[in-house]
Amino acid sequence: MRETPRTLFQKIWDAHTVATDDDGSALLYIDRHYLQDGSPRKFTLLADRGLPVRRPDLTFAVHDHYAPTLGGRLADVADADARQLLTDLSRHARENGIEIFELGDRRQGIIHVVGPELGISLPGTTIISSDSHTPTHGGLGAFAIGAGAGECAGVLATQCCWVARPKTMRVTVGGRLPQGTSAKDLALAVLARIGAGGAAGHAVEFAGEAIAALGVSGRLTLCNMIVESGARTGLIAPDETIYAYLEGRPYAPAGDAFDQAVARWSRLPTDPDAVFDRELGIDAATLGPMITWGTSPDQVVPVGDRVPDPAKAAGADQAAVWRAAQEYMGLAPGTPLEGLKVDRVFIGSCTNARLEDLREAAAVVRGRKAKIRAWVVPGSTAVRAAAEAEGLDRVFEEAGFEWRQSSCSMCVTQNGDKAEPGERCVSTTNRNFVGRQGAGARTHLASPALAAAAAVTGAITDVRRLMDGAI
Ligand SMILES: CC(C)[C@H](C(=O)O)[C@@H](O)C(=O)O
Ligand code: SF4
Repeated sequence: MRETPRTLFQKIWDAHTVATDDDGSALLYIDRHYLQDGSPRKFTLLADRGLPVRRPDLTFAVHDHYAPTLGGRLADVADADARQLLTDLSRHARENGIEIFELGDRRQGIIHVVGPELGISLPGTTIISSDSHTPTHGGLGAFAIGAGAGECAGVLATQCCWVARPKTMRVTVGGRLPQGTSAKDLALAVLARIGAGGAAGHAVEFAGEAIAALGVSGRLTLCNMIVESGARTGLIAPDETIYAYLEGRPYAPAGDAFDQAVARWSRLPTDPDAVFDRELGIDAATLGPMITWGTSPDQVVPVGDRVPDPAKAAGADQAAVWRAAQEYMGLAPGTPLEGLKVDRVFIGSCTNARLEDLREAAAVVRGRKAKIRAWVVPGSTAVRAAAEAEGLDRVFEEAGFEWRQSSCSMCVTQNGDKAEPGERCVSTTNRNFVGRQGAGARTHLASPALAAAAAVTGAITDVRRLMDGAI
């Protein structure tokens, strides 16, 4: 009998199902559990019940949200509460035999950058963390989900988690991304298409020629941003690009075990006749650099467009949402985005602060000067070191950028890094919510190249003009 064709998601789901419920949810075995620095409650919940951590060897902790971008050591954390959170996480990790990548460790960084770069996140695995951007790791072909602190406490105790079965959606991206257009622009274009709640409850697989052509970094960016559509997760079938990336990484299987893993991983891609609940097609060749104008990541347009008119919104509710967003952003309908003056630029976060992102930005910055305050915050200490090894720090610093230590930093401001009220910031992060980068701060999400273009021109600029020498 021929087996029923299955999607990548379904194969991982089936292989990890310990028990099922009538509503289709499953108790999944969890292969990797990541602990970020913001929720010590999990350990309290465990201690209250007198339970040990079941698989400390599958659990990894980091200092990321509260990491300082100057100095980069625990002693450099100015806020006493933040210092306490970091200290507590390190203590809990040590007491429970969990590996921690803490401040001062060369493996420290944002967990969604560190997991892939150390080869801890692997194709075909289930990954959980109490952080909403955990789906990032799906770029390697994992089923990676964010969960609540309570659920994660359960994972600490049992290494399993009940998960409601997501619906499936495939986004097939044909063609090639044009010059000056990156995975971030594609992600924003997908959000423009499906909307902020548009993929709620779905496991979204990206497929097609443009996806196969993406490097690992771009795939992680895409799966990171799909969270903003409400998706349960994003994932991309592993291929030679992923195998080559993982080979030799510290925690990846080595030698024969690596070859055996590749043999297993190569059976993961979605079968040709597998059926998805929803399908969306996009032609990459029609895309260009994108920029958000509002306070939700799906309020986004091509950089050459104007702030939309609420009179043209789809109904009164959307019009009201647009008006509120435009008021917060200090933008009138019809204003061209290009040319809009910007106060600062932030290049960082688990969306866009890997080495490839910094290279993309540096290529635009090289030989130019920043006209406004601009920061580069590498996604991990290892990314920072690799960038320095190829001289990117000098490119940025000679242009007047601040070259800082790895942290979530101004993506969420939990470490105190923030923009001032009213400041307009072009940012390579994933959320432009009201107050996300500081009370009253106005965030425009964009690619690293476009953020770099904004820094050297002081305004929102179509980066392609800098690339073809028009500016
Ligand atoms: C602080 C943390 C829990 C939060 C998340 O869940 O994603 C943060 O990482 C974010 O990006 O908003
Ligand atoms: S960089 Fe931003 S999005 Fe990523 S984990 Fe940190 S706060 Fe969340």
